[in-house]
Amino acid sequence: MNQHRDIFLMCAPEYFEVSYIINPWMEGNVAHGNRANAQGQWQALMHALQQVAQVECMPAVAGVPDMVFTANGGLLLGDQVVLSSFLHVQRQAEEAHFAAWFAARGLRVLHMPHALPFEGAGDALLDRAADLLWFGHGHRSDAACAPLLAELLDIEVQAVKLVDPRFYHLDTCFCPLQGGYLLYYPDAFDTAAQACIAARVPLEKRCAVSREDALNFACNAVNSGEHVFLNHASPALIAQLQQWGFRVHQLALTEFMKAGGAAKCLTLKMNEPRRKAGMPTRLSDDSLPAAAPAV
Ligand SMILES: NC(=O)NCCC[C@H](N)C(=O)O
Repeated sequence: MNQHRDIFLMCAPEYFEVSYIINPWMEGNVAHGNRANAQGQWQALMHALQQVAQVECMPAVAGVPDMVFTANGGLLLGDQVVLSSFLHVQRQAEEAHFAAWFAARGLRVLHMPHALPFEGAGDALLDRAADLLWFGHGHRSDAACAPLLAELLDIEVQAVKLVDPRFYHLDTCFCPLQGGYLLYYPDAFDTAAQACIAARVPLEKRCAVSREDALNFACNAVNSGEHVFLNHASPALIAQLQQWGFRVHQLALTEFMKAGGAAKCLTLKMNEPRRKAGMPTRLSDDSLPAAAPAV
Protein backbone atom coordinates (compact mmCIF):
# COMPACT_ATOMS: atom_id res chain seq x y z
CA MET A 1 0.00 0.00 0.00
CA ASN A 2 1.18 3.53 -0.71
CA GLN A 3 2.36 4.73 2.69
CA HIS A 4 1.86 8.37 1.73
CA ARG A 5 -1.90 7.94 1.51
CA ASP A 6 -3.95 10.46 3.45
CA ILE A 7 -5.72 9.13 6.53
CA PHE A 8 -9.17 10.50 7.39
CA LEU A 9 -11.08 10.04 10.63
CA MET A 10 -14.83 9.52 10.33
CA CYS A 11 -17.61 8.65 12.79
CA ALA A 12 -20.64 6.70 11.57
CA PRO A 13 -24.06 8.45 11.72
CA GLU A 14 -25.52 5.74 13.94
CA TYR A 15 -27.04 8.35 16.24
CA PHE A 16 -27.07 11.27 13.80
CA GLU A 17 -30.17 13.47 13.83
CA VAL A 18 -31.09 17.14 14.03
CA SER A 19 -32.35 17.45 17.58
CA TYR A 20 -31.40 21.07 18.40
CA ILE A 21 -30.67 24.31 16.55
CA ILE A 22 -27.22 25.87 16.77
CA ASN A 23 -26.84 27.16 13.20
CA PRO A 24 -29.26 28.48 10.54
CA TRP A 25 -29.17 25.24 8.51
CA MET A 26 -30.76 23.33 11.40
CA GLU A 27 -33.79 25.63 11.55
CA GLY A 28 -36.87 23.77 10.35
CA ASN A 29 -34.98 20.47 10.26
CA VAL A 30 -35.43 19.22 13.82
CA ALA A 31 -36.71 15.63 13.54
CA HIS A 32 -36.88 15.99 9.73
CA GLY A 33 -33.88 13.85 8.96
CA ASN A 34 -33.87 10.39 7.44
CA ARG A 35 -31.22 8.30 9.18
CA ALA A 36 -31.26 5.53 6.58
CA ASN A 37 -30.52 8.12 3.87
CA ALA A 38 -27.83 9.66 6.08
CA GLN A 39 -26.19 6.27 6.52
CA GLY A 40 -26.27 5.64 2.77
CA GLN A 41 -24.77 9.06 1.99
CA TRP A 42 -22.08 8.66 4.64
CA GLN A 43 -21.15 5.17 3.38
CA ALA A 44 -20.89 6.49 -0.17
CA LEU A 45 -18.50 9.22 0.99
CA MET A 46 -16.43 6.72 2.98
CA HIS A 47 -16.21 4.28 0.08
CA ALA A 48 -15.24 7.05 -2.35
CA LEU A 49 -12.49 8.25 0.01
CA GLN A 50 -11.24 4.69 0.45
CA GLN A 51 -10.46 4.54 -3.28
CA VAL A 52 -7.67 7.08 -2.78
CA ALA A 53 -7.03 7.30 0.97
CA GLN A 54 -7.33 5.42 4.24
CA VAL A 55 -10.32 5.89 6.54
CA GLU A 56 -10.34 5.28 10.29
CA CYS A 57 -13.59 5.22 12.23
CA MET A 58 -14.20 6.22 15.80
CA PRO A 59 -17.22 4.77 17.61
CA ALA A 60 -20.45 6.75 17.51
CA VAL A 61 -21.97 7.70 20.86
CA ALA A 62 -25.66 8.09 21.68
CA GLY A 63 -26.71 11.59 22.74
CA VAL A 64 -24.08 13.49 20.72
CA PRO A 65 -25.60 13.47 17.21
CA ASP A 66 -23.16 16.02 15.76
CA MET A 67 -20.11 13.88 16.60
CA VAL A 68 -20.38 12.58 13.04
CA PHE A 69 -18.66 15.90 12.14
CA THR A 70 -15.16 14.77 13.14
CA ALA A 71 -13.55 17.90 11.66
CA ASN A 72 -14.78 19.69 14.75
CA GLY A 73 -13.07 17.39 17.25
CA GLY A 74 -9.73 19.11 17.17
CA LEU A 75 -6.90 20.49 15.09
CA LEU A 76 -4.15 18.01 14.33
CA LEU A 77 -0.55 18.76 13.35
CA GLY A 78 2.25 16.20 13.58
CA ASP A 79 1.72 14.13 16.71
CA GLN A 80 -0.24 16.86 18.47
CA VAL A 81 -3.93 17.67 18.49
CA VAL A 82 -5.48 20.81 19.93
CA LEU A 83 -8.73 19.59 21.41
CA SER A 84 -11.87 21.56 20.62
CA SER A 85 -13.81 23.37 23.27
CA PHE A 86 -17.26 23.85 21.78
CA LEU A 87 -19.17 27.12 22.02
CA HIS A 88 -22.56 25.43 22.36
CA VAL A 89 -23.37 23.24 25.34
CA GLN A 90 -25.09 20.77 22.98
CA ARG A 91 -21.70 19.75 21.56
CA GLN A 92 -19.54 19.98 24.68
CA ALA A 93 -20.06 16.33 25.67
CA GLU A 94 -18.19 15.36 22.48
CA GLU A 95 -14.94 16.77 23.88
CA ALA A 96 -14.26 13.86 26.26
CA HIS A 97 -14.94 11.29 23.52
CA PHE A 98 -12.60 12.99 21.06
CA ALA A 99 -9.92 13.44 23.76
CA ALA A 100 -10.02 9.76 24.70
CA TRP A 101 -9.90 8.64 21.07
CA PHE A 102 -7.01 10.96 20.18
CA ALA A 103 -5.01 9.85 23.25
CA ALA A 104 -5.60 6.16 22.46
CA ARG A 105 -4.45 6.91 18.90
CA GLY A 106 -1.09 8.07 20.29
CA LEU A 107 -1.58 11.81 19.82
CA ARG A 108 -0.49 14.41 22.38
CA VAL A 109 -3.72 16.18 23.35
CA LEU A 110 -3.31 19.93 23.91
CA HIS A 111 -5.97 22.13 25.45
CA MET A 112 -7.05 25.71 24.91
CA PRO A 113 -7.45 27.75 28.10
CA HIS A 114 -10.68 26.91 29.85
CA ALA A 115 -13.82 28.51 28.42
CA LEU A 116 -12.19 29.80 25.20
CA PRO A 117 -14.33 28.44 22.36
CA PHE A 118 -12.36 26.67 19.63
CA GLU A 119 -13.92 24.32 17.07
CA GLY A 120 -10.91 22.50 15.66
CA ALA A 121 -10.47 21.85 11.96
CA GLY A 122 -13.88 23.42 11.34
CA ASP A 123 -12.28 26.82 11.93
CA ALA A 124 -8.56 26.12 11.44
CA LEU A 125 -7.39 25.04 7.99
CA LEU A 126 -3.83 24.23 7.02
CA ASP A 127 -2.50 25.72 3.80
CA ARG A 128 0.44 23.39 3.20
CA ALA A 129 1.76 25.33 0.20
CA ALA A 130 2.27 28.43 2.36
CA ASP A 131 2.94 26.56 5.63
CA LEU A 132 0.19 28.64 7.12
CA LEU A 133 -2.83 28.04 9.34
CA TRP A 134 -5.95 29.99 8.34
CA PHE A 135 -8.14 30.62 11.35
CA GLY A 136 -11.80 31.68 11.15
CA HIS A 137 -13.51 33.51 14.00
CA GLY A 138 -16.63 35.58 14.47
CA HIS A 139 -19.18 32.82 15.06
CA ARG A 140 -17.81 29.77 16.91
CA SER A 141 -14.09 30.03 17.68
CA ASP A 142 -12.81 32.98 19.69
CA ALA A 143 -10.39 35.40 17.99
CA ALA A 144 -8.10 35.07 21.01
CA CYS A 145 -7.29 31.50 19.90
CA ALA A 146 -5.14 32.75 16.98
CA PRO A 147 -1.96 33.68 18.91
CA LEU A 148 -2.39 30.67 21.19
CA LEU A 149 -2.52 28.30 18.19
CA ALA A 150 0.60 29.95 16.73
CA GLU A 151 2.42 29.40 20.02
CA LEU A 152 1.15 25.86 20.65
CA LEU A 153 1.81 24.57 17.14
CA ASP A 154 4.74 26.79 16.14
CA ILE A 155 3.08 27.83 12.90
CA GLU A 156 2.08 31.13 11.30
CA VAL A 157 -1.61 31.78 11.88
CA GLN A 158 -3.69 34.10 9.68
CA ALA A 159 -6.96 35.06 11.34
CA VAL A 160 -9.97 35.92 9.15
CA LYS A 161 -13.33 37.16 10.37
CA LEU A 162 -16.54 35.41 9.29
CA VAL A 163 -19.67 37.56 8.99
CA ASP A 164 -22.51 35.45 7.52
CA PRO A 165 -24.25 33.14 10.05
CA ARG A 166 -24.85 30.51 7.35
CA PHE A 167 -21.08 30.19 7.00
CA TYR A 168 -20.40 29.82 10.69
CA HIS A 169 -17.24 27.67 10.38
CA LEU A 170 -14.29 28.52 8.14
CA ASP A 171 -14.59 25.15 6.38
CA THR A 172 -18.07 26.05 5.11
CA CYS A 173 -16.67 28.86 2.92
CA PHE A 174 -12.91 28.33 2.48
CA CYS A 175 -10.96 25.37 1.15
CA PRO A 176 -7.20 25.36 0.59
CA LEU A 177 -6.26 22.74 -2.02
CA GLN A 178 -3.03 20.98 -2.91
CA GLY A 179 -0.61 23.18 -4.83
CA GLY A 180 -1.66 26.44 -3.17
CA TYR A 181 -5.08 26.64 -4.86
CA LEU A 182 -8.08 27.95 -2.95
CA LEU A 183 -11.86 27.81 -3.17
CA TYR A 184 -13.67 30.45 -1.12
CA TYR A 185 -16.86 32.45 -0.87
CA PRO A 186 -15.81 36.10 -0.40
CA ASP A 187 -19.13 37.36 1.00
CA ALA A 188 -18.73 35.11 4.05
CA PHE A 189 -15.78 37.28 5.16
CA ASP A 190 -15.42 40.85 6.36
CA THR A 191 -13.66 43.29 4.03
CA ALA A 192 -10.34 43.06 5.90
CA ALA A 193 -10.35 39.27 5.55
CA GLN A 194 -11.27 39.50 1.85
CA ALA A 195 -8.33 41.85 1.28
CA CYS A 196 -6.02 39.57 3.26
CA ILE A 197 -7.01 36.49 1.25
CA ALA A 198 -6.55 38.40 -2.01
CA ALA A 199 -3.11 39.58 -0.87
CA ARG A 200 -1.90 36.14 0.22
CA VAL A 201 -3.27 33.91 -2.56
CA PRO A 202 -2.42 34.81 -6.18
CA LEU A 203 -5.44 35.56 -8.37
CA GLU A 204 -4.73 32.63 -10.71
CA LYS A 205 -4.74 30.20 -7.78
CA ARG A 206 -7.93 31.38 -6.10
CA CYS A 207 -11.54 30.77 -7.14
CA ALA A 208 -14.34 32.89 -5.66
CA VAL A 209 -17.26 30.48 -5.83
CA SER A 210 -20.78 31.64 -6.65
CA ARG A 211 -23.45 32.06 -3.97
CA GLU A 212 -25.17 28.97 -5.39
CA ASP A 213 -22.04 26.84 -5.09
CA ALA A 214 -21.39 28.18 -1.59
CA LEU A 215 -24.93 27.28 -0.50
CA ASN A 216 -24.39 23.80 -1.95
CA PHE A 217 -21.38 23.42 0.36
CA ALA A 218 -18.92 23.31 -2.56
CA CYS A 219 -16.22 24.84 -0.33
CA ASN A 220 -16.79 22.11 2.25
CA ALA A 221 -14.64 19.79 0.15
CA VAL A 222 -12.19 17.03 1.02
CA ASN A 223 -8.97 17.22 -0.97
CA SER A 224 -6.69 14.21 -1.23
CA GLY A 225 -3.97 14.60 -3.83
CA GLU A 226 -5.60 15.39 -7.16
CA HIS A 227 -9.06 14.36 -5.88
CA VAL A 228 -11.74 16.71 -4.58
CA PHE A 229 -14.85 15.26 -2.92
CA LEU A 230 -17.85 17.53 -2.41
CA ASN A 231 -21.63 17.57 -2.20
CA HIS A 232 -22.29 19.41 -5.44
CA ALA A 233 -20.55 21.86 -7.77
CA SER A 234 -21.76 23.86 -10.76
CA PRO A 235 -20.38 23.03 -14.22
CA ALA A 236 -18.35 26.26 -14.06
CA LEU A 237 -16.74 25.28 -10.78
CA ILE A 238 -16.04 21.74 -11.99
CA ALA A 239 -14.40 23.20 -15.11
CA GLN A 240 -12.21 25.48 -12.97
CA LEU A 241 -11.10 22.61 -10.75
CA GLN A 242 -10.38 20.42 -13.77
CA GLN A 243 -8.36 23.19 -15.36
CA TRP A 244 -6.22 23.24 -12.20
CA GLY A 245 -5.72 19.47 -12.56
CA PHE A 246 -8.21 18.18 -9.99
CA ARG A 247 -10.70 15.33 -10.38
CA VAL A 248 -14.07 16.19 -8.88
CA HIS A 249 -16.24 13.61 -7.13
CA GLN A 250 -19.79 14.76 -6.33
CA LEU A 251 -21.52 12.86 -3.53
CA ALA A 252 -24.93 13.96 -2.29
CA LEU A 253 -24.71 14.83 1.42
CA THR A 254 -28.09 16.50 1.77
CA GLU A 255 -28.96 14.76 5.05
CA PHE A 256 -25.89 16.29 6.69
CA MET A 257 -26.60 19.73 5.20
CA LYS A 258 -29.75 19.73 7.35
CA ALA A 259 -27.35 19.93 10.30
CA GLY A 260 -25.05 22.45 8.57
CA GLY A 261 -22.29 20.18 7.32
CA ALA A 262 -21.07 18.21 4.30
CA ALA A 263 -17.97 16.34 3.07
CA LYS A 264 -15.15 18.20 4.81
CA CYS A 265 -16.92 18.39 8.18
CA LEU A 266 -17.41 14.62 8.11
CA THR A 267 -13.65 14.01 8.04
CA LEU A 268 -10.57 14.92 10.03
CA LYS A 269 -7.19 14.43 8.37
CA MET A 270 -5.01 12.39 10.70
CA ASN A 271 -1.64 12.64 8.99
CA GLU A 272 -0.57 16.26 8.79
CA PRO A 273 3.24 16.49 8.89
CA ARG A 274 4.45 19.28 11.12
CA ARG A 275 6.29 20.94 8.24
CA LYS A 276 5.82 20.52 4.53
CA ALA A 277 8.62 18.51 2.93
CA GLY A 278 11.83 20.48 2.55
CA MET A 279 10.87 23.24 5.00
CA PRO A 280 13.29 23.90 7.86
CA THR A 281 11.82 23.00 11.23
CA ARG A 282 12.31 24.85 14.47
CA LEU A 283 11.10 21.84 16.40
CA SER A 284 13.05 18.64 16.85
CA ASP A 285 10.15 16.17 16.71
CA ASP A 286 8.72 15.75 13.21
CA SER A 287 7.26 12.33 13.90
CA LEU A 288 3.76 11.27 12.96
CA PRO A 289 1.63 9.03 15.11
CA ALA A 290 1.29 5.43 13.98
CA ALA A 291 -1.78 4.65 11.90
CA ALA A 292 -4.57 2.60 13.39
CA PRO A 293 -5.92 -0.23 11.23
CA ALA A 294 -8.04 0.92 8.30
CA VAL A 295 -11.72 0.01 8.24
N1 LIG B 1 -18.80 22.98 9.47
C1 LIG B 1 -18.33 21.97 10.19
O1 LIG B 1 -17.10 21.89 10.31
N2 LIG B 1 -19.12 21.11 10.84
C2 LIG B 1 -20.52 21.01 10.82
C3 LIG B 1 -21.09 21.10 12.21
C4 LIG B 1 -22.58 21.04 12.24
C5 LIG B 1 -23.15 21.11 13.64
N3 LIG B 1 -24.58 20.98 13.59
C6 LIG B 1 -22.81 22.41 14.29
O2 LIG B 1 -23.56 23.39 14.11
O3 LIG B 1 -21.84 22.48 15.02
